[in-house]
Amino acid sequence: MTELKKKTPAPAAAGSDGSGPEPLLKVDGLVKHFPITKGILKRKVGAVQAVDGLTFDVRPGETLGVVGESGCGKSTMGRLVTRLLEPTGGKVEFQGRDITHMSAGKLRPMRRDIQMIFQDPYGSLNPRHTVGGIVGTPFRLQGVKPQDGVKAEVQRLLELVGLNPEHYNRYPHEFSGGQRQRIGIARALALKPKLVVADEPVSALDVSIQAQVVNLLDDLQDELGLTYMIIAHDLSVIRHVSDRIAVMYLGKIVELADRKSLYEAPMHPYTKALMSAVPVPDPRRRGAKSDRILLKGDVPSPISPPTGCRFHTRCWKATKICGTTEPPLLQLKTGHQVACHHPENGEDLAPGDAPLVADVITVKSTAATAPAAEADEAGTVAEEATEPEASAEAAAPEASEAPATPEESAEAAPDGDGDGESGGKASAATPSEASEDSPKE
Ligand SMILES: Nc1ncnc2c1ncn2[C@@H]1O[C@H](COP(=O)(O)OP(=O)(O)OP(=O)(O)O)[C@@H](O)[C@H]1O
Repeated sequence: MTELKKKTPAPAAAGSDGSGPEPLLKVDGLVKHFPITKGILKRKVGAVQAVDGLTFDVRPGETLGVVGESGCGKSTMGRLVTRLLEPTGGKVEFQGRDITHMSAGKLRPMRRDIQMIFQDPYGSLNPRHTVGGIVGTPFRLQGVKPQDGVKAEVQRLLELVGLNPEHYNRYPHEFSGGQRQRIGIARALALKPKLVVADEPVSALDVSIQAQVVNLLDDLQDELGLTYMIIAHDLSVIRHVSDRIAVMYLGKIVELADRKSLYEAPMHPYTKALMSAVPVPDPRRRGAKSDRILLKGDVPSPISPPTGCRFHTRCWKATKICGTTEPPLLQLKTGHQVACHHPENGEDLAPGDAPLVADVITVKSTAATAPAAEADEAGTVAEEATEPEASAEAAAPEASEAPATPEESAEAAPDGDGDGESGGKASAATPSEASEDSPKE
């Protein structure tokens, strides 16, 4: 199996206290509510609060990882910042320009600079187009004429992502999943974008191929000076690729910190619970006791999220204030923001408050002897969190803004390449042990 290489820290990310260079992307109070309608008059009866007030920025050259359970709004956030979706509220600025409600016409030239890589390497490539046609489409759509012609440039791109340039005339079905993802990456890089948003770029791939694609993304970042926003539910992938990490829960960022600080001393109880479920296949730690936090119950529905802190219904530290007052995302340490009244590894912000009866969690001390079994348990925790999608579907939310078919999504795709990016979901991959073997420091 290919090993993950060590990531070189992004120079821009060094000043994670906010003192770094001007952000490439600035997001302020971003909101996306999908309306739920009823009857032929499409009367609005509620809303899926998929993303609810996100504030963060992405600095040039860095990788911001976004992690959270299924249904917490990661993909919606990715589609909002690439303007595949129109925000309900808040502001998105790219290179200092407000693109929040920019028209399709005005967005067109900016599409070159912001590209998206989708999760599903099968559904995101049009099976009727050759690889040359797929990777070359952005040039045609944007009217860009490379110096040596489109074909030579496409072949250069194929080589750049580790594919044989002679396979220019082949069709997607003639490639493996990993190779197709490389085709998607080549297409995203065709116009030399500044920001690449990758939504679960490796989770549909075999574990043995994941490391190759992650390494490729790393190499391309170094070579081309790319800025990444990488969305994943797999903490070990996120740990490997990210300079800073945003942890999401039910449409909110609950913690935002640089990688080292987040992994060494997570401050939000939810982050701690997520991390405790990641297997650590380190023989030296066999037999050592580790606290396994098993979150019980489901993630509440984003249609009617809990009041106060959205995590309080599953939090073992919850007190009265957590049920009534939403904790703001505050910088409690240098470069480390957290939204919690009772943070871990930090000073309690509401000491002495009466505890809520939280019969929702077990904190078990377990001997870390069987990494494989641990991986299973980690999977259980993740599975428990798949409900909000189900409940949202049951309520028949209006999905009018989301691309429903590959063709529609191609229309809306930031690269506008007409290849039918569906952004389809594949089943969740288990945490990759490969990534844990050599976490990047
Ligand atoms: N077009 C849509 N219409 C209505 N609800 C939607 C739409 N897209 C997403 N949602 C809902 O918004 C919530 C967030 O979904 P989103 O796909 O952003 O989550 P996610 O964290 O990316 O999940 P996953 O990891 O499973 O992809 C979910 O409850 C989902 O059902």
